[in-house]
Amino acid sequence: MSAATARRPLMAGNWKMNLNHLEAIALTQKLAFSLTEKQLTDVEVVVLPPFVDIRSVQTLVDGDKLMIGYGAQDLSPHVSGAYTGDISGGMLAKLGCQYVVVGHSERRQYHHEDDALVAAKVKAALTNDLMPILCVGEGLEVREAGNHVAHTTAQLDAALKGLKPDQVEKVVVAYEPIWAIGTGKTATPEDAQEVIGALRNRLADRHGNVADRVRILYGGSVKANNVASIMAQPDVDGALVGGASVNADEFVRICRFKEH
Ligand SMILES: O=C[C@H](O)COP(=O)(O)O
Repeated sequence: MSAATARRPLMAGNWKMNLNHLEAIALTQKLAFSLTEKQLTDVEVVVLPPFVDIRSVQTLVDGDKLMIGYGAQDLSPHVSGAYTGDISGGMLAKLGCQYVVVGHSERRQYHHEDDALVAAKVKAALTNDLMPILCVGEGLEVREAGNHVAHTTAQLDAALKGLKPDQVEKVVVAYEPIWAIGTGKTATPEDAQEVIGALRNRLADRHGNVADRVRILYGGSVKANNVASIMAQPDVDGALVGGASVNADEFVRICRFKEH
């Protein structure tokens, strides 16, 4: 199932723990300078800097009316209080963030985030009018056992449990096979389509027609030289890009995938 033409492609750059606020300004300026108004209309381009860079990116985007969106890499499930080191959805919304990554495999692995916490973070994002970029994906063992579709659809179900269709519509799903993240091993376009198609079918089963409007991204070693074949798949609506997103020239080429 697919109605890809109705879904605006989204290229989101997850900078992870890279670039200070001065480097963030330089990269954002270069993206805005290199991409034309038409390119930024055809494809939504979003940067996801570390928390400490967001104010600088906001100032630049607002001041120069840049057509680049931005968001954060994580949020607290709580509203406020004694949670040292955490950042709330309300704080991110106040900084003009539109998006927030939730459930990235690096958070699940290094910070032991489980499905219940990921679901709470999805709700916290939606409560604050932030669009969650919900990450799901299997490790190598799960893939080799042939359980990748069951694993990722279960993660999807857990994260979206209890949401109404109008809330599900605001969620962006990112399928990121863990074995392809930062490894240079990319899933084949067919691998990506298999899982992303299954995720869309699951959305349809559980949440109805909204499934055709939810954007589902692929992430994992996306580069300028492989993005076009991944984007050619009917259910793939964009990419969540890590390493290649902190290189302005490379990310610009990724955003121009239609011209490849
Ligand atoms: O969030 C992005 C993903 O983890 C992909 O990272 P990568 O492009 O460096 O493989």
